[in-house]
Amino acid sequence: MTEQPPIIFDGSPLTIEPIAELARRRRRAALSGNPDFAARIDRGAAFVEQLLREEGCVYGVTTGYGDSCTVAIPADRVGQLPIHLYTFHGCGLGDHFDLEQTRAIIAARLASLAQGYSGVRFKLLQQIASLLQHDVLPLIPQEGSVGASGDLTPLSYLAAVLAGEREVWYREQRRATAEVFAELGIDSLRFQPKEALAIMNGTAAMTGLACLAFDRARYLAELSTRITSLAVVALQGNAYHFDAKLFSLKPHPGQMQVAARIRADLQISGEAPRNDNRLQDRYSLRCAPHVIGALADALPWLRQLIETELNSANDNPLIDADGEHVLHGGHFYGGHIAMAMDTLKTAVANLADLMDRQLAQLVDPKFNHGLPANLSGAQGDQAPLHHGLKALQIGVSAWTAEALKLTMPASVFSRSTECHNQDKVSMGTIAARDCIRILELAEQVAAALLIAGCQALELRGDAVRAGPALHATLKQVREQSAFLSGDRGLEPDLRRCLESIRQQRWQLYP
Ligand SMILES: N[C@@H](Cc1ccc(O)cc1)C(=O)O
Repeated sequence: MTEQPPIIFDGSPLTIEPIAELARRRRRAALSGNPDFAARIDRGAAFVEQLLREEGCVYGVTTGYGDSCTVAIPADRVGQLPIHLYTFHGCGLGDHFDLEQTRAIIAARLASLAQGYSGVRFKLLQQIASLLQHDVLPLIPQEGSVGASGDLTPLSYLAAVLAGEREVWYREQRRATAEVFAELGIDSLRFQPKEALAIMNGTAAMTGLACLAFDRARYLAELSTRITSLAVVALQGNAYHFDAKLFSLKPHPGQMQVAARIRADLQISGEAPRNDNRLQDRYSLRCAPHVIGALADALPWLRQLIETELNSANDNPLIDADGEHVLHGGHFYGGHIAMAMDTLKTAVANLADLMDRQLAQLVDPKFNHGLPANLSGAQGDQAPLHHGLKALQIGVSAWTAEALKLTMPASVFSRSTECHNQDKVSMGTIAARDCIRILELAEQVAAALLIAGCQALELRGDAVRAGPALHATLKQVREQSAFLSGDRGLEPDLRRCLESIRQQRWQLYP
């Protein structure tokens, strides 16, 4: 881990990037030690206690949950209620969130509780922070949240682990939480009445995923811009499709930025010719700034949705200790994240489709302006045996189709559940999971296009004239994947490129 300052959780606004850095273990998490902050958090828990003493009845503390809120819990059993909450929600299924995703989810919950409106003790925040600090990560099954009563079931796994139960990943091993806590000298928490609900009744699973998805999509937009530049050179495309004046006449800022980046890659600085006699290229080249730009222009809006959610008290009921109010509402509803993820996944799938069309031009001698079929680099009398990138294109077609298929909006599949208490739900967690999957597939497509684009550039013999940016990309790809002079299985090359993409190893644009 590099020594950057830790990310401080103190209730002040966090942005997406630190959450992504924390998830990748590039930065550490630290809970503010400021006594005023700790006192402010503790006041919430104290107010819940006071209410219990003075009024005897608080929703979710002395009552059943959700539709069961009319069931009163006898005073001597109130202490057991939080244990029941995470226990009966222990019914998640599917694959577990990966380590990166789990860190982002925990960080998102900590950010929300640090707002100070959840009626929990500072001690609870310390316990969550210590999971991040020791990298003790709950095994959280991905399926079972409708994303509106909060991510109740996924977050029950966080609650259970804080209480010393269920299982964690620790140092790449799956182990019983109690055993790892004993080894690290961490005491299991005994929850106070509102605490399990406060951990579970929010949008942290989808919000953590949304932070990661945003970060990956932003990088993919840059990568597909660079790939477009490679394709333009390799296909001898018309560089003036990206002319500055042209783009000033339809001035979507993100789209203009994509065109400017392609111009810089292609080293186009002069004016367009008076009346270009070049043909107009197919749309997957000519309209690339319009496709990538639609995503780029959505990013500021998506950022606002995700960061507002991240820095919010997404819980219920909210405990306003200073104003002495218990505020009942529906802030566990992940409608904004659902909208953001349903939107982002469509934009990302469009990038996959764009790159798939660019590849279709590159490999096909009918369109590729004289390059060999399937970009085969084989020469001599063995050449007829070699099939170049034929299977890679088939793979890209499959990955793209799968990405496009997943773009069906999740939020419109709202359905009434929990005895009709939750009769409208966000499905934001499903949207976020689909978005992550679409990103995985689109990154695979991008890895293939990097290999194909570099192959085409070298076959064209233009590698040296390609300009410094494209040359740098060529060099970086060549560290992962050598020129294909004869058939070989490209899986290892693809996996290496993918890893570089996932790690955002290449700095693409200033
Ligand atoms: N999200 C519900 C609480 C709830 C908790 C657990 C459940 O199983 C159901 C509902 C609310 O705050 O109103």
